[in-house]
Amino acid sequence: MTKLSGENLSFSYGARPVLKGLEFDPLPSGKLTALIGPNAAGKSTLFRLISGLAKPAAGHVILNDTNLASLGTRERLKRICFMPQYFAANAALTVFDVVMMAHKQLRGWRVSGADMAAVAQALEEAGIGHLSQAYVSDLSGGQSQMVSVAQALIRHSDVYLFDEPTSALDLRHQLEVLTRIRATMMARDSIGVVALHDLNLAARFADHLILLGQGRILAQGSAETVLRSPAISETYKVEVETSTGPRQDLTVHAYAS
Ligand SMILES: Nc1ncnc2c1ncn2[C@@H]1O[C@H](COP(=O)(O)OP(=O)(O)OP(=O)(O)O)[C@@H](O)[C@H]1O
Repeated sequence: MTKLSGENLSFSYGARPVLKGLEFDPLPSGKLTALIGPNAAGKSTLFRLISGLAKPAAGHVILNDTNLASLGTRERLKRICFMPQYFAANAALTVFDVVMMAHKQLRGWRVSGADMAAVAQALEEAGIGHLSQAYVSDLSGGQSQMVSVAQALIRHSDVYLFDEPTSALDLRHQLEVLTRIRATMMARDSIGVVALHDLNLAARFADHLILLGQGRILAQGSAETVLRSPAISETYKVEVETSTGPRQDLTVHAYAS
C-alpha cells in the first residue's frame, strides 16, 4: 500500500506565509481524500508543493519512505499526477490530441495503434468521445474540465491531485466525474486527493477529509469527524448544521452568521 504524508511543510509567496508547518497524516492508497478549506487557504499551493511545482521553505512530502525532494523531475512527474484548477485551452489542438499528449508525456512520442485505442477508450469512459475531434479552444468550461480529468486518468501514477475538478460541472457530471475518479483510485490502488468547495460532495465521495485553514491542517479524518467538527464553522465563518440525508449520507447546511 502506498502512503503519502506531509511533515512540517511551510511555504511563503514573497514575505507572505501561506502554509505554516503543515502536517498531514499518511493518506492511504485505493481511497479518495477531499482537501477542503476556504478561498485562499492554500489548497492549490499544497498541491504545487506535493507535485514539485513549488519548493517548500521547510518540511517534506514523503511517499512511502521516499522524500519527494530527492526525486528527479521525470520520476516525480511519473509518480505524481497534478490536474491544476485552470485549463489552458488556446492551442489549435483537438481533444484527442491533448489526451494523447498526456498519455505519451513520459513514454516517448511514437504513437502506436494501442495508444490510439487507449485514448479513444479514455474519451469514451470520460463521456467525451463525441468531442474527440473538437478543438480545445471551442469547448465549454465544463467540457474543458472533463478533458482535464481524462488527461489525468489516462496516466498511471501513484498519486493523483485534482484541483476542484467539478467546479464547472453540472449536477450529473459532478457525480459521474467523482464516481469515476474514486473507482479509478480503488482499481489502481492509487492515492487520490481532490480539492473541493462543495462539502456535501466531499462527504459523499471522500473516504478521508483534510480541512485546511490559516496555513495549517485544522481537522483530518472521516467525514463524520471533520464535518461535525467546530473547526468547520470557525474556518468558513458560517453557521453550520449537519444532518443525515435520506440515504444515510452526511449533509452540511450552511447559514450566514
Ligand atoms: N503565484 C502567487 N503569487 C503570490 N501569491 C499567491 C500566488 N498563488 C497564490 N497566492 C496566494 O496564496 C494564498 C493561497 O492561494 P491558493 O491558490 O493556494 O489558495 P486556495 O485554497 O487554492 O484558494 P481557492 O479555493 O480560492 O482556489 C492566497 O492568498 C493567494 O493570493
